[in-house]
Amino acid sequence: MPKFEQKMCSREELSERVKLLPKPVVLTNGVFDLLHRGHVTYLAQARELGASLVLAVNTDASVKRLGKGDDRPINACEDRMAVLAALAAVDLVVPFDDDTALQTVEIARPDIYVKGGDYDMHSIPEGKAVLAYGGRVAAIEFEHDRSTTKTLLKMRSTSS
Ligand SMILES: Nc1ncnc2c1ncn2[C@@H]1O[C@H](COP(=O)(O)OP(=O)(O)OP(=O)(O)O)[C@@H](O)[C@H]1O
Ligand SMILES: O=P(O)(O)O[C@@H]1O[C@H]([C@H](O)CO)[C@@H](O)[C@H](O)[C@@H]1O
Repeated sequence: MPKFEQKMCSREELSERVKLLPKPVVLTNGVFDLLHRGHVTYLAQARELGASLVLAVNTDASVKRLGKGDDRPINACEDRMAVLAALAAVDLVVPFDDDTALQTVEIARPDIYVKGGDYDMHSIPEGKAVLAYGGRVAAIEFEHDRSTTKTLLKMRSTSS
């Protein structure tokens, strides 16, 4: 097993694994289906807000419920997690099967909770929970106009 795969953990291991990370711990979550420059810039910036970065990744079933499309995710959860674990910015990757990352946040209790600038940190459940226990939230502005959906549209228009 390559060393980076040691950064992948189960939900059951999460609380103990987070305790081993340098603080302040930053946590973010998402689908990260076809990894692009926007994602990696965002993850590097999230990591710089603290001393370690935990990444919670939607399971395939929870991606289906988000309604991104019948064929999504393109990449299975284990594969998305492994690609993300290989990034230097990422310290720990955990899957979550819920509609939001609220329960994951409650288990990990990060010092800082981060999402992209497309979210209102004060209205999403994860943001509200972290603020309620005295943690911090941050939204990172998009630096590159990229998305998995746009990449798929481009691939489909060139193949038809
Ligand atoms: N271009 C970008 N710049 C900065 N952050 C981004 C960018 N795209 C996505 N993010 C952030 O990365 C996280 C994961 O995003 P997600 O996987 O939904 O990206 P996406 O490529 O826009 O996906 P999709 O097109 O499937 O909706 C989210 O927190 C989101 O805010
Ligand atoms: O990759 P996405 O679509 O940005 O990730 C979603 O983020 C949602 C957000 O945290 C608001 O609750 C979350 O609920 C959803 O499960 C995806 O992780």
